[in-house]
Amino acid sequence: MRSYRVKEIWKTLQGEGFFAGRPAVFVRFVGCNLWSGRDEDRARDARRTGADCPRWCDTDFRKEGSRAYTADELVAAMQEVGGPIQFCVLTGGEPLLQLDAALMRALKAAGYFVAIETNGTISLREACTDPETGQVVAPDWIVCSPKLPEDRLALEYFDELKLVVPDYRPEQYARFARRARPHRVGGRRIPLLWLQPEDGPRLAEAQRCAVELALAHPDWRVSVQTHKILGVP
Ligand SMILES: C[S@@+](CC[C@H](N)C(=O)[O-])C[C@H]1O[C@@H](n2cnc3c(N)ncnc32)[C@H](O)[C@@H]1O
Ligand SMILES: Nc1nc2[nH]cc(C(=O)O)c2c(=O)[nH]1
Ligand code: SF4
Ligand SMILES: [Mg+2]
Repeated sequence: MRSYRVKEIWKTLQGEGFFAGRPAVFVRFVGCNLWSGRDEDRARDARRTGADCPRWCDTDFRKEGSRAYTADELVAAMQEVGGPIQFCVLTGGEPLLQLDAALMRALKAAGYFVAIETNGTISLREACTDPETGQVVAPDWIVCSPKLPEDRLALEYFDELKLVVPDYRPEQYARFARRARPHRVGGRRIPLLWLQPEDGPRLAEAQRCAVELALAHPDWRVSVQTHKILGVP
């Protein structure tokens, strides 16, 4: 039976974007297609892949300390950790390297609203098509934080677009941004486009950049990593 390699399952608040502040069960999948996860490979993998994020990625998604779960075991572990919370966020690493229709079905059967954080390099249709029925069993909510130029992205659509500044900028993703699913408030379409300051030694500069860019591109908003302010994981 297929298993999924998971670094961590934890209960916290979604820290970023539209659902910031909402209690969630997070699942961090092992592995990423843009960085090995080792500090000594950061510069090499940035050159190799053409992505900037290996230089500043804030996450440990390496195999060490991880566990393999079947779909049913993973759902059971999430229920144990999250109790009544029915909002889950699948992240990584790059979760679309592992997510498939079988796991999506198990999560939906357990009643979860499934959100995913992805770098946009992998096709959702390819990852989540059920080989038996041909049906795509997709997450409910897709947050894309692209790390490669838009002509190298395979993600068919998303709900939120989150650019980490200063390396990634609205001008670079003007065409890709049209893949956003429409969301309306008070009858008006609200773009869910975010500028998230790069955490690390350049944070103050990145914050100034995010504010400046938002003021110059009023469809874009600033996403603060609120979990880091609140001191939750
Ligand atoms: C660790 S990534 C995992 C999901 C997926 N690989 C991706 O890049 O979207 C989760 C989120 O953290 C953001 N992120 C990673 N390192 C960051 C940093 N140093 N400062 C701000 N955001 C960061 C990513 O852009 C992404 O939105
Ligand atoms: N609280 C909290 N919210 C988050 N939103 C996206 C995260 C991620 O690493 O994907 C994240 C995270 O690591 N923690
Ligand atoms: S930000 Fe996402 S894509 Fe980039 S190295 Fe980290 S996990 Fe991988
Ligand atoms: Mg994080």
